[in-house]
Amino acid sequence: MRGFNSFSCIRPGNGLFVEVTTKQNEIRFRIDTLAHCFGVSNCGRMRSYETKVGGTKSCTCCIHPRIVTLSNESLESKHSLSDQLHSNLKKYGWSSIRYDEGNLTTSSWKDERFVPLFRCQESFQTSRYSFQYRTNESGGSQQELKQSWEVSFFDEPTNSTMDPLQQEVQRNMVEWFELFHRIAVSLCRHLQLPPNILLEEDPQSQRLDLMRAFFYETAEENSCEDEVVTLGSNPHTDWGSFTIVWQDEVGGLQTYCRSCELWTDVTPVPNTFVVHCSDITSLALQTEWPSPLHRVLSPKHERRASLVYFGYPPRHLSLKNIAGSLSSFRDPQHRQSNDDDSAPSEFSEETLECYSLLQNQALGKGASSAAKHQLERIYNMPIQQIIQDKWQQVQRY
Ligand SMILES: O=C(O)CCC(=O)C(=O)O
Ligand SMILES: [Fe+2]
Repeated sequence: MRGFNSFSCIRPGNGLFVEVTTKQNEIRFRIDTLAHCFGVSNCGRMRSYETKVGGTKSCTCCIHPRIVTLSNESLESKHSLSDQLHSNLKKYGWSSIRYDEGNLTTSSWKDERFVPLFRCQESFQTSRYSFQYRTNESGGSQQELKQSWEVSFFDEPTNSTMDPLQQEVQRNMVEWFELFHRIAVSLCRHLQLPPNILLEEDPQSQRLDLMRAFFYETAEENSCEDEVVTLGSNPHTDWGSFTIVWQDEVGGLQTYCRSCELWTDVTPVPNTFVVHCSDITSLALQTEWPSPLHRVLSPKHERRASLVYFGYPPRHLSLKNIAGSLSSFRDPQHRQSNDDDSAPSEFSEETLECYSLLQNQALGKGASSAAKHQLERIYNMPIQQIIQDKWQQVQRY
């Protein structure tokens, strides 16, 4: 082929590509219909795309990020892992991780812990935590077929008593909540982020963090080839600092590759977790790490179990405080001027529209609520207030 350096056919992960290299650029054509002939599952239709490898719009779906093990051993010997984690988050906005604490195995969680958990369906509070049971909810246009338990902090005196089923909920949810918080703290250490900026690490302070256990109901006809799929979770980005997800072997979590315009499966791997960089971290890092758009397909045959931990920065900090701490941490020469309270103005409306944090989710899909204006409005607000306003926008029952 005249004008081209090389021409090859590759199949790096989910999909089949024809890769053409020229002197200036690398162009890939994705051939999804052929991918189906090879038994590769894909949710996109036939399309071609062009990408400059290494550019900001490079493909993020054709190769899955390498799994990184977070270990409590000396961090000095772990530089290569930390580099891999940085590189995954920078390129994909997410990474798969293993957490090296004791002999952590997650294979029994669904049968031994989820099933008893959902025998109880009545919300309750203790003097430290609130436990909420929900059936349906919607973060977008469609109702989501799932039940969930949520644990969050609560500090009002209460003298209610728990029945044995509620005691079981408390035991499981608090154990998971604290385990996932330790994973998130370990993640921040591996990323060499300053303490107490993206996560509340002071045990005396009340955290904004949440932990949710989901049971997704089946939708038998669900198929990726259909235009309309039944979703257990509508497409969204997470609002906080980091999200940590554990999913059972049923799968269904997908991330969106913006340059290929394709949904890609996040394939479950036993004893691993998925970390998402969420909106606050992404915005505070000047969008250097993307906040991945993701969704969950309803399972076809068997209920799907997942645990999702939503980490938040300390409640009194603002995006401006967090951005300032992260930039001076990365670049000690950097001094943020204290009298400039305005949000960074270099981001386009198109870039900022990708953040659920900056959309009014009460208005439904496609409604424009001027993301740039929203960033300016919230830039100096305490995170607690921003998140309280966001909860008003999503419907939960
Ligand atoms: O259940 C999952 O795997 C992810 C759910 C999710 O993205 C969310 O609740 O924000
Ligand atoms: Fe999410």
